[in-house]
Order: sequence, then structure tokens, then C-alpha cells
Amino acid sequence: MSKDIVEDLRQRSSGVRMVDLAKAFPSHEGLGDTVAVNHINLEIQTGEMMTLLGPSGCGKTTTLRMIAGFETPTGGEIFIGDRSVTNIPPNKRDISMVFQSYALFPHLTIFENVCYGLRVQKLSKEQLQERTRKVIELMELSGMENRFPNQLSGGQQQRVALARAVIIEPKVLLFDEPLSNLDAKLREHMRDELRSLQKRLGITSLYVTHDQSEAMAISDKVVIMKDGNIMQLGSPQEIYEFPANRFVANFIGKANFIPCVYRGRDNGSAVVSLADTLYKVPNPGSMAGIEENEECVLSVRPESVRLTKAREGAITGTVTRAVYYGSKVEYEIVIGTGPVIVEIYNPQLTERFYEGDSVSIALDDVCVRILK
Ligand SMILES: Nc1ncnc2c1ncn2[C@@H]1O[C@H](COP(=O)(O)OP(=O)(O)OP(=O)(O)O)[C@@H](O)[C@H]1O
Repeated sequence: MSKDIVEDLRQRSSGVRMVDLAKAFPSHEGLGDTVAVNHINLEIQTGEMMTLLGPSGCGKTTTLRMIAGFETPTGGEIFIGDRSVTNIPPNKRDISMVFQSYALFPHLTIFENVCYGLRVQKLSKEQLQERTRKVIELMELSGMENRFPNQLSGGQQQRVALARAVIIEPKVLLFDEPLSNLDAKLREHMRDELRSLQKRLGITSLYVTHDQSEAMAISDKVVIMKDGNIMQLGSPQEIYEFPANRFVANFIGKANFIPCVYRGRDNGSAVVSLADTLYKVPNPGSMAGIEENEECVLSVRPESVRLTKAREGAITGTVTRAVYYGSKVEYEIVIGTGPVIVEIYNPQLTERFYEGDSVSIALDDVCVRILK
């Protein structure tokens, strides 16, 4: 492998810092402006893969485009390394962008596609060929130089797109939903490959997607956005296991919210009352903004609920839906406070229940959080 190229890429790679970054688009209908990005502060560490995730219209693409320089902020600043790039044109920012479906030039060979970005630099023919050859080798595309994009597999095309992006040795790589037009199986394969390439190259990367499993699988850090604001920043595990609020809990995976009232602490556990019983939560999370005797919810993932036949003294309810998926059965159980979704994995090992059955639920205590 071309170790020297990897070393160069690592050394050039820089962090990105957004300070009070804002973008409002003027409305065309005389209504108020559309606030796409609402004064966010965010830092991507050198070599890190960060993903912006959120529902349609939350401001992901606008944020990415401001870093690329395709969109001018209406407030705040962007730094790449120590340099403010806020007023610097896109081609002077030392960034590369990988677009949806890679956007390779169909009429150019792989070699020409890869060295395209170098053509504007004043390199000798030998230098250009040498650098292109090294990047082609790095991306394990040797022997395919003279083929055209349509003569490559999807995975190989992705590597060409990445080769083309890294050949200019950018400080930062930006990915704008690069996998969004692929079918599900290929998409999974590609995201794993993309992740291992990014790790190997060590280039600071920002990735935009609205696919949560993609974000979980490829990122060091995930940023959950809503209405131009950052709802939470954390590792995939932090975001899933300790969501900051109900929006995040529901956006990443599924969550049940069981209404309760916070009663206070007992030996480090939080105590809540659920109907007329007291329930202890050993690991409730930050509980930001929740006062004693205030209403709140237990946030419980469907896979953290156990089911048994109805038992005295337990929370009981009725099965209103049971769907068999092979690897799991998904149940809806209606208890006093409303429906609870339960996922039981490996159904061959557990008792099955059917619509109309009376059942009891038990929560895996350590997986329960308390949210406002
Ligand atoms: N050029 C523009 N003019 C006016 N409004 C815009 C423009 N571009 C984006 N917006 C608005 O800014 C908000 C954020 O858009 P943005 O494209 O950043 O969202 P997104 O999170 O990337 O969504 P998606 O997942 O659908 O691509 C939206 O309300 C959008 O309608």
C-alpha cells in the first residue's frame, strides 16, 4: 500500500470548527425568513468521522454546503484548522466533496476520473501520473485504469469517487448522502467499506444522511439536528443509550415513553411512581430539568422489555398486535398508560403470545432512562 500517501493525508488533515454558524433564507412569499441553521457551535476533531443526522429540512445539507463554501452564512464563522474560511471561495478551502451516487464522469476512464482534480494544478506529466498511480494503488484499483465507470462494480465506483476526492490531499472530506440512490444490500456493503477507508486514511470527514443505521455504522460522532438546532452530539452508543430528550430517543431507534412522576433519589437510583407503585431506575441519565414530584417519562427501548403470562403484582396489559419478523417478534401491549412496543429477539427460544392474550411486562432496569 502507498504508505507515504496515507501519511501525507493524515498530516494535512485538519479539524473543523463552526462558531455561532447561522443561515436564514429570505422568504419569497413575504413571510418570515426560513431559518435553516440556527447559530450552531460544533467542532469536528482531526481525523474524526462525524455525521449530521435528522429529518428532512433540519439543516444538514445547508450546514455541509456552508463548510464547502457553496452557501454563504448569514452569521458566525467556519474554521478549518486555525484558518477562518468563512469568506474564502470553495476551491481555496482545501476540501473535497463526494456527491450522491459518486457523480463519476461516464465518458472518462478511471485514470482520467481520478486525476481530474489535479489537472488544474501545475504538475509535470510525470508528477501527475505518479500521484494518480499511487492513489489508484491506495484504493486497490490497479489494473482498472483504462476501464470506464460503467465497467466497474458499485464498490469499485465508490473507490474511484473517493480516489478522486483524496488525490488533491484535502484537509477535510465532505459526503453528501453518497449512498442514497443504492439498493439496501449494496448500501450496507458500501457503508462498511467507506468506514474502513476513512479510518485507514484518517481524513477529517463530515457525512450527511437521513438514514439512522448508516449514521450509527460509520460515525465516530453523530449530531442529531432538528429545525436548524443541534439536539445532541455524541458517539453512536451515547446517543442510543443516553438520548438527551424524547426527540432523539424516538429518532434513533424506537422508544416507549411511559408516563410517571419523579419522586426523588434512593441510594443513587431515581425513584418514580408509576400508577400507584414505586419504581427504581438505577441509571436514569442526566434527568436535565426534572424536579421532584414533576411528571416525566420512562424511556424504554422495545428490546429492553420482557414479556410473561399475566402475573400478580406486575404491570399487566393485553396484546393488541403481534408481528413475526423471523429474527424477532414485535408486540404491541396496551397497559394502563397506553401502548408499549416490545421486541423479543430469537423467538424460537421464548414463549409466543397472540392478540388478546393477557401478559405482564418487566423492564430491564439498567436500560431505562428518565426524560422530561
Ligand atoms: N436555497 C434555498 N432557499 C430557500 N430555502 C432553502 C434553500 N435551501 C434550503 N432551504 C430551506 O432550509 C431548510 C433546511 O434545508 P436543508 O436542505 O439544509 O435540510 P436537510 O436537513 O438537508 O433536508 P433533506 O434531508 O431533505 O435534504 C429547509 O426548510 C429548506 O426548505
